[in-house]
Order: sequence, then structure tokens, then C-alpha cells
Amino acid sequence: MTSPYPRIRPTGSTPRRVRDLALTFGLETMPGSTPAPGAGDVMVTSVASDNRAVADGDLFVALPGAQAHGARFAADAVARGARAVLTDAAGAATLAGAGLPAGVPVLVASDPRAVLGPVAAWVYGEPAQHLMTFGVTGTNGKTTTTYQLDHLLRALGWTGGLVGTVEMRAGDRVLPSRLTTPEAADLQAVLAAMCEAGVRTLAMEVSSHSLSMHRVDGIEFGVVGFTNLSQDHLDFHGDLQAYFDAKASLFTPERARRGVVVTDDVWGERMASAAGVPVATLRTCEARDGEAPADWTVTDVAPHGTGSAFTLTHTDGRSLRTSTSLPGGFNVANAALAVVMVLEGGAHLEDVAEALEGADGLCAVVPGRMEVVGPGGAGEPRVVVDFAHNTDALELALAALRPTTTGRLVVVFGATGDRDRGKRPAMGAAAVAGADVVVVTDDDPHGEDPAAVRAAVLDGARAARQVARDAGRDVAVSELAPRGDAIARAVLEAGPDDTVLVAGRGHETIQEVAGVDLELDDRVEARRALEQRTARTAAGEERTTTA
Ligand SMILES: CC(=O)N[C@H]1[C@@H](OP(=O)(O)OP(=O)(O)OC[C@H]2O[C@@H](n3ccc(=O)[nH]c3=O)[C@H](O)[C@@H]2O)O[C@H](CO)[C@@H](O)[C@@H]1O[C@H](C)C(=O)N[C@@H](C)C(=O)N[C@H](CCC(=O)O)C(=O)O
Ligand SMILES: Nc1ncnc2c1ncn2[C@@H]1O[C@H](COP(=O)(O)OP(=O)(O)OP(=O)(O)O)[C@@H](O)[C@H]1O
Repeated sequence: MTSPYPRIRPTGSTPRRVRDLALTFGLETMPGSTPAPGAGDVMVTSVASDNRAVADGDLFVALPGAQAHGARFAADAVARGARAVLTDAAGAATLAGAGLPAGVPVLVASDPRAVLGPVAAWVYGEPAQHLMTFGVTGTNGKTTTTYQLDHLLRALGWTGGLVGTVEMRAGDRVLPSRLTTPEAADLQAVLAAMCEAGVRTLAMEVSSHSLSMHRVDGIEFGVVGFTNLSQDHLDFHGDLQAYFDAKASLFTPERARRGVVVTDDVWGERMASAAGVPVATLRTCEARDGEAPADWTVTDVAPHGTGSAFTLTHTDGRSLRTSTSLPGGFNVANAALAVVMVLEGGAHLEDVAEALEGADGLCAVVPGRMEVVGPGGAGEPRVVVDFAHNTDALELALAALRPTTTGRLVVVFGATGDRDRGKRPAMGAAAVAGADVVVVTDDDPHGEDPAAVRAAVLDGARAARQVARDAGRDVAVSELAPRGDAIARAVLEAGPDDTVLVAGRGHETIQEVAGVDLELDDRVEARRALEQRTARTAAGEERTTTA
């Protein structure tokens, strides 16, 4: 039996009586599924919502889904050791005739997805209540901000746990992530494993999907943060207002005690006004005319190593100066948000300043976020891999690299298949506006025709190229697939003073093409191309010397 994904679970859990579960959450038990009199209590120690990840002692939660109903997998879940099932009326109807073994209670909830989080938290002993919890939402910056949060919390002496797009970390246990925010059954198991491992703080990404799909229900975050909002995921939410509303639901008493909102964009101001919990505002760029000062303000941004130094000041006069190693103004915003969330969570400014001093600022390496694969120099171009996969992020990533690019700025990118199609031409236009050489290739096509996705991006790029030409700026636009070839050509043809930005996939190592998972790591491809350049240069030099 294969499992689609391993899970981080606690090694030991207190058995919980299914009867108590049903009473606590007001769940009916499907007639005929109650254990025989005298058979003793059915106990569960853990929760799973996918049969392929079930272990002995699980409550299997059979959720209705867009592709299938989880009830279809309940018999296999029981065969794998699930002791009870929680589902909805449709699932119960399926199970009534499915011939589950006797003595497996089937609990029925009107909306099992809505109750899964609180149920899983109850089974695992409310792990989030034993952690200092920090949740970050926003279109871009969640991963970066959570890594900087974790870095600072560790610098303050805490053992930190991390959950997000790249990985889940619970003490010494690390697992690559499938989702940015895991389903509640998996998430509560990770939190329980963190508590078991002596972890004291949690820095986690909270995606808008997860908020709409109840994945973080059952968690009341100590502090939540909002980075920004721009066009993305509209295929799921429908429009920007619905996308905003999903994120705003994190700033409610059911989900958080207090918040920090970056008010650099209008959506941040709206988030601060809409919040149902106390929030501190943070501005990292010039205030708009007539705008009230934010609670926290970033000033005196200056180059510092590969990133920036900046000063954070509160209206009450508190102030500290620190830095981030990641380039770009947006990474100042991410670093500042991480610091303010920790301060708003109750840490003393002096302690934070001292910790940052000792930790050399916010210098967490964030896999695939402005990751320098080749530093440049010695005749080689600088090569950077970034996760920018929407218009706003691409614009900012290019803007972050332009000031330190003395030659041409080259960008290799594409757009994700089966996701928000509206952003494709805009991404093409953003690439032309910010770069000198634009190579359009595949990102993760998923089930879409890769050429059609590239064509949509090229439409925007070519239209913008004409505008650039009319303004006297010539931008080279080309198309090349597969992605590995595009990365190789860009790196091999770049000049020694050029910067090559490979954008869109960051840390990812699997590219899904027509349902087939291909191994593809942009960093490996870029490194290989740099090695080819070096070998070619060496061979050229040898030919010269032997000539
Ligand atoms: C839109 C969305 O989020 N869909 C999620 C949803 O899918 P679904 O409702 O279609 O579920 P389904 O596949 O029909 O399965 C129904 C039930 O049967 C179970 N099942 C299914 C198959 C099986 O063999 N055995 C089994 O038990 C499933 O676990 C589920 O409980 O429930 C599934 C099971 O948990 C998720 O895997 C799936 O995420 C899909 C894969 C996905 O791509 N989600 C993305 C959009 C997402 O959530 N992204 C955000 C980040 C966005 C961003 O900021 O970039 C994230 O937090 O990762
Ligand atoms: N504060 C920000 N504002 C705008 N763009 C940003 C910001 N922070 C990072 N970016 C850009 O967005 C990309 C994604 O950053 P990051 O992974 O930290 O965000 P994310 O919200 O976790 O994204 P995802 O949810 O897709 O994982 C980065 O590679 C960078 O190009």
C-alpha cells in the first residue's frame, strides 16, 4: 500500500474515546455502526483525512471533495488501522452498504470539513495552545517572512517550528511540503509532534485556500501578519474582493488574538480597517498624502551586504536598527513584518535588538527565494533563482536585481498551468518592463498545453516590447522549452556582467507535465550551465595556450 505523502505525527498520543468525541461535537452515530454492547469503548489516538496516510489508531475523516468523496476510501482506511470514521450524510449513505467491519463507528457531521480542525485539535490535545503561534498570510512574502520569523525566534532562544510551502519542521523532523498550509488532520499532527519535541514557537504560512477550506480551524494564533495582496489565485476565489475576504478571515477573534498589517498597499489599509482583532500597522515606504502615521515605520533603508539595513520606529518612540541579507525593498518589508510580529507578540524591544545583533539581522536563507546560484565575477554572470510566479513578485524581483546589475538583466520564466490565466499576459509585460532579455519557457504546466500557456505570456511580452521599442528601449524576447534548455541557453549566452534571474519555481524539484512528475530543480539546471561555461572557458583557454 503506497502513501502519497509521509506525515509528521507525534510518536505517542493519549487515546480518546469516540463516544466522548461524538458528545463533545454533537455528532450522530450512524445506526448499525455502534459497537456491540460490552465490546468496550472504541478509542482513537490520531486523525487522517487521506486513506493512503492512515496509521493504526486513526479517526478517518472522509471528506466530500471536488474529485471524489473520501467515503470511497474508508474501507481501505479501516484496513490500514482506522478505528472510526467521521463523514457527512452522503458519506454515511455510501458506507451503510460498504460492509465496513463490525464495531467501526461512523460519526456523521453536517460539514465534516468545517469540524475537522477542531476535532483533530481535540484528539491531539489542542497542541496550538501550547505554542506561541505566528501565522502569515498575503499574496507574496509568506514563506520569506516565516523563515525570518523562525530565525528571530530562535535567536531569542526559542526552539521554533515551521510550516509552509517549502517544508514542515518539528524539532529534528523535517518533511518537504505538499501544500503551503496542510489539511487540518496533517497540520494538527505536526503541531502535536512539535509539542512532543519541545518546540515552543510556530511560524506558519496561512494560505487563502486554507482559510477558505477550514484547514486552520481549531487554531487561535497569538499573532497574525498580512504582507500584501495582488492578483493571484483568482481561479479559486473568483475575484480580488473574495480573495481579500478569505485572508481577512484570519484577522477575526475565532482565529487570532492580534495582528500586524503592512499598509504599503491599499489592501493593507483595508485589512487594518476590516480586522476584528487589535492590529498594529507597519509602513515600509513613504506614507500617502494625508495618511495617518502607521504604528511602526521603516526608515533609513541602506545597502547592507547582499541586502539592506533599516530602522524600525514606533510612534511611542521605541526604535531599533537591523538588516536583512535578502535583496530588494520587498525583503525589507518581510523582515520588518517578522520583527514587528515578534514585538507585538510581547517580546521586549531590547531583547529583540540584542538577539538581532547576535544573529546578524534577519539573514535566514530561504530556499528558492532570491537564492544566488552563481555570485558573478571571474567572467561569469550572476545567476539568481527566485519563486516569483505572479506579476507583482516578478516586477519586484527584477527591480531588486537591477541596481546591482552592470550588464544586461536576463529573465527566464513562465506561467503555471491550470492556475489563474488572467495574470499571464501581465507577467509577460512585467518581464519586458523590468528586463533586457526575456526568455519565455514552461513553469509547471500541470494539465494544460504548455505551448498555449507560453503563448499567453508571449502575447503580453510582445505587446510590451513594441511599447518599449517606441520608447527607444530594445528588449529581446524569445521562447524556448523545455525549461532546462531555456535556463541553459540563458546562462551560457549571458555576458560576464549580466544577471540571469530564473523565476517561478524557486525551491521546487518536481515539474508536473500532463500528469507526469518530472524531476526539475532550477538551481541544479543553473549550476550545471555555469559548470558548462567554466569548462568551455577552460577549454578555450587551453586551445589558446596550445595554439
Ligand atoms: C483546491 C484545493 O485546495 N483542493 C484540495 C482538496 O481537493 P478536493 O476537494 O478536490 O479533494 P479530493 O481530491 O476530491 O479528495 C476528497 C477527499 O478524499 C481524500 N482522498 C482522495 C484520494 C485518495 O486516494 N484517498 C483519499 O482519502 C482526500 O484526502 C480528501 O479528503 O483537498 C485535497 C485533499 O486534501 C487537496 O489535496 C486539494 O489541494 C490541491 C491538491 C491543491 O492543489 N491545492 C492548492 C490549490 C492549494 O491549496 N494551494 C495553497 C497555496 C496557494 C498559494 O498561496 O500558492 C496551499 O495552501 O497549498
Ligand atoms: N513582500 C513581498 N512583496 C512582493 N513580492 C514579494 C514579497 N516577498 C517576496 N516576494 C516575491 O514573491 C516571491 C514569493 O515569495 P515567498 O515565497 O516568500 O511568498 P509566498 O507568499 O510564500 O508565496 P507562495 O504562497 O506562493 O509560497 C519571491 O520569490 C519574491 O519574488
